[in-house]
Amino acid sequence: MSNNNENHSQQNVDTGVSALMNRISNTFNNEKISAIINVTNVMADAIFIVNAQGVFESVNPIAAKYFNVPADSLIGKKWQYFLQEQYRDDYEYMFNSWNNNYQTPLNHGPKEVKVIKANGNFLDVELSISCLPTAITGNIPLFICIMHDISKHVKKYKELEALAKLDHLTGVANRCTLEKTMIKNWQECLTNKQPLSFILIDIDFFKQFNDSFGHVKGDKCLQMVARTIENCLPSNECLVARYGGEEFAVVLPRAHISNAEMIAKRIQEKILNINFRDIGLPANVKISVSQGLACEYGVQYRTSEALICAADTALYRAKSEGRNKLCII
Ligand SMILES: Nc1nc2c(ncn2[C@@H]2O[C@H](COP(=O)(O)OP(=O)(O)OP(=O)(O)O)[C@@H](O)[C@H]2O)c(=O)[nH]1
Repeated sequence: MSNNNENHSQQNVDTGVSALMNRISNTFNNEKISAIINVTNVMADAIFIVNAQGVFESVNPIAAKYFNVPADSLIGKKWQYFLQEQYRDDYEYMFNSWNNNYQTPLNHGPKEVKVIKANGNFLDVELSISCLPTAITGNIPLFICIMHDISKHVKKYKELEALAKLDHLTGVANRCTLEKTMIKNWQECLTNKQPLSFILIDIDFFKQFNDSFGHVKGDKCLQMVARTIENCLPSNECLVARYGGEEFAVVLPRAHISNAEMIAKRIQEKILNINFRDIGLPANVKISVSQGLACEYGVQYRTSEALICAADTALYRAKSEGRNKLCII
């Protein structure tokens, strides 16, 4: 890419007149192609034309803006090199196949790809490629490529995708993410014959907390509990999720029961030590949690649901045995 970029200068980006410069009209002197190019040069879409080798023959001003270089500096270069590496080979292959067999249709897209701008940044675009009719090109194989900037949509999509995975109040994973994570880890645990531990955590007497201090403080308490659990997890592959109202779940891939027990005890202790003065409550306000822990290692449970059920049974026992307790099944 550096070779392609060496003449690129952001300051020199030409969005107008030089875009009219193009090899096709000069080289082929074809009126029909010139007419097409003249049209593309005034269009609001990003359009460029490449030959059978994928070499830029014409670049309209909007396309030049997308690449962030003057249009004429692109002419004669291979357009594939202005794509993120992962897409480059696909298009190289596509053009090679077409060159080896002209019968192979080369109409393609629209497809999401990433274009490399002169400053090294990527631009998300939707790209379509169409073979110009030979009646127009006079048997010269030429391809018209149209790009749409979809970077705003991609950014928004990523934001929404991230939000859809999280619990809105606490910012930890939501139930849907938990289920997906469990399915994935369950498979890995069976395939690799590794342990998988699962903890269910329920805040004790949380109704009393809400009744005493109100739901707004209750919400803040849930957020603090979520952060506390999160901070007790040993690695990024572990997951904390909001399981229900005042219940949280922890997935511990590759954690044996003794390891998971240590983590659960740490969670217990850290939650007992949460300081609610930060949310304007008296220093003596304390909460505790009850926990149920189950671990799959070997073939104890037939499904991930069975593992969750076992942790739930252990949690029920912790509650019935007086709360502020960890039960292991
Ligand atoms: N503030 C707040 N409270 C919630 C939320 N979700 C559930 N709750 C409350 O959590 C409380 C759960 O009450 P219970 O199921 O009786 O449980 P508990 O009082 O913790 O009692 P034990 O679990 O038996 O120790 C209820 O008061 C719910 O209103 C929430 O998002 N915010």
